[in-house]
Amino acid sequence: MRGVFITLEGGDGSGKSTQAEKLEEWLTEAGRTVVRTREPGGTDFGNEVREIVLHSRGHISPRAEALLYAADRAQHIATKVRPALERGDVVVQDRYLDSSVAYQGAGRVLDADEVRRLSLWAAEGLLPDITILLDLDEDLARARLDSANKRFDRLEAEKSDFHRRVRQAYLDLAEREPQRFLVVDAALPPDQIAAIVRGRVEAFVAASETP
Ligand SMILES: Nc1ncnc2c1ncn2[C@@H]1O[C@H](COP(=O)(O)OP(=O)(O)O)[C@@H](O)[C@H]1O
Ligand SMILES: Cc1cn([C@H]2C[C@H](O)[C@@H](COP(=O)(O)OP(=O)(O)O)O2)c(=O)[nH]c1=O
Repeated sequence: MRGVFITLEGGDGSGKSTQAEKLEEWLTEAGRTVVRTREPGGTDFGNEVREIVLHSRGHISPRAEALLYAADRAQHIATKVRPALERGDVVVQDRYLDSSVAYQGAGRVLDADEVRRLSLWAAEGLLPDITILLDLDEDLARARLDSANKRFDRLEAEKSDFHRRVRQAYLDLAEREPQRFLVVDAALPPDQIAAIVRGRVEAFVAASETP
């Protein structure tokens, strides 16, 4: 049996962690084995890369940044995600290759197709079954991050123009792959979003069980 690979995407503060937690809880209650994980991070090596890419004091060039995320991804997919899917688990993952296309492609203005190819190479071509895009107006996202009161990382500290490009890139990706993406209005209350996400996951599982 092959598992199910679900990724959550969206801007910083759009509610990905909140929804990943709810989804894990619901799937576990439904009897599935869930591996909840994230990028960057998710492995010991990945957490070391995370520290550099999010908190390094010096300048990191856009291509170096893209390669750091790709290195984290390669290790994560090879050692954690692929084995989990081969066991038949459900992987619920906070961010994946669409983050690189949106942040390094549109945000840092690298060639989006090249960034996607780099990510796919790193991940040996693995694409998610379902990608939930939590779409949120930038001012609302900023207000949430401000009220959470934590220190901004290198990407969060970018100007609003950067975050506007990231948001638009995500919406473009979703339009290009409507089968894989579900776009949800992230301004809705958390439980309402969770119900919409569950509906999509249930439909996928039902369809994949049909002989
Ligand atoms: N649907 C929602 N409506 C209002 N606030 C939310 C919602 N989802 C999450 N939050 C709050 O917004 C902040 C960021 O949420 P989080 O899940 O950490 O987002 P992300 O993982 O995308 O950065 C947290 O303080 C969280 O409690
Ligand atoms: C996975 C990934 C993340 N990122 C960025 C987006 C986030 O600002 C940052 C850290 O992600 P994350 O820990 O998910 O931050 P948040 O919970 O605030 O959304 O890394 C990229 O730029 N490219 C990538 O490929």
